[in-house]
Amino acid sequence: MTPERRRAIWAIYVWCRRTDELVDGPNAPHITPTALDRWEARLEDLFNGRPFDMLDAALANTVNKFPVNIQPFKDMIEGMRMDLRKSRYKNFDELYLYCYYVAGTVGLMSVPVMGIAPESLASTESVYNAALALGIANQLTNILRDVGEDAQRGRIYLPQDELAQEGLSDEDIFSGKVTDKWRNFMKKQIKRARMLFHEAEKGVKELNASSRWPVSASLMLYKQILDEIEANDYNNFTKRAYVSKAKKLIALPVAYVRSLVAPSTISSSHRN
Ligand SMILES: CC(C)=CCC/C(C)=C/CC/C(C)=C/CC/C(C)=C/COP(=O)(O)OP(=O)(O)O
Repeated sequence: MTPERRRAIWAIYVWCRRTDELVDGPNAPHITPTALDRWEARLEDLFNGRPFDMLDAALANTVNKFPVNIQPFKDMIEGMRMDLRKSRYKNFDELYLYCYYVAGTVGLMSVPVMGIAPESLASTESVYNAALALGIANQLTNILRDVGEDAQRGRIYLPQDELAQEGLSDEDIFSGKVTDKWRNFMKKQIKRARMLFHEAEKGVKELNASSRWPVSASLMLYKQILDEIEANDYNNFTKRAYVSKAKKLIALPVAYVRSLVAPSTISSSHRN
């Protein structure tokens, strides 16, 4: 990315990381809804040009330079509130909403910084939809990778109705045995995550040329975690699926070549 865009993405990353740390970090046991309200007031202040500290100032600078909207930031804080009060998700609709709050929002925050290619004919809405799909796909992958870890904290970020359809219960997750029922369940979850990655892929070529490589690379790397879960024979209870350094290195030039694909324009569609 251009240095200016890189710094802006960094500022967004830092704000998201700090938001996540409120509920996941060392101070998490002391975090109350009131603390999140204060964090939201700080967010509004920085959007109004009154940052509280240096890191807020970095984001204040970003929102001055790029047409970033405050809504996805507020929605991410809402996701943290949801995480405080909820540890089960009835169905995929409920899980989707959670994934939008904590990850889909990141896609929406990033598009105004990454930029849409001036020659792109895609609608703005379709590019935002692809960005949203990437955030959701990443979060679902993260959830599927961390089932065992989350269960240790008493949390199950999986659709309860889909677990029941496979004849699985919370107890099965806590006992952590890889059975055929579990493999079947996981296959369906992986398929859904892959569909969302596919949705996202369609949007990458519509981004500004300099933003395509990093997005394409991170998409490929995160998607490969799903392959690793399969390679672990769906044992995401005691094995952490990860992409090896060698595979990561191979993904970079592949993503680079993919990032050279230009958006479909009137002239290119006439070429055929
Ligand atoms: C595709 C188009 C058009 C644009 C790109 C839009 C972007 C950048 C989308 C990416 C969104 C993104 C990076 C979401 C974050 C999701 C996620 C799972 C973060 C991981 O959070 P943690 O749970 O803290 O992860 P670790 O546990 O690995 O630290």
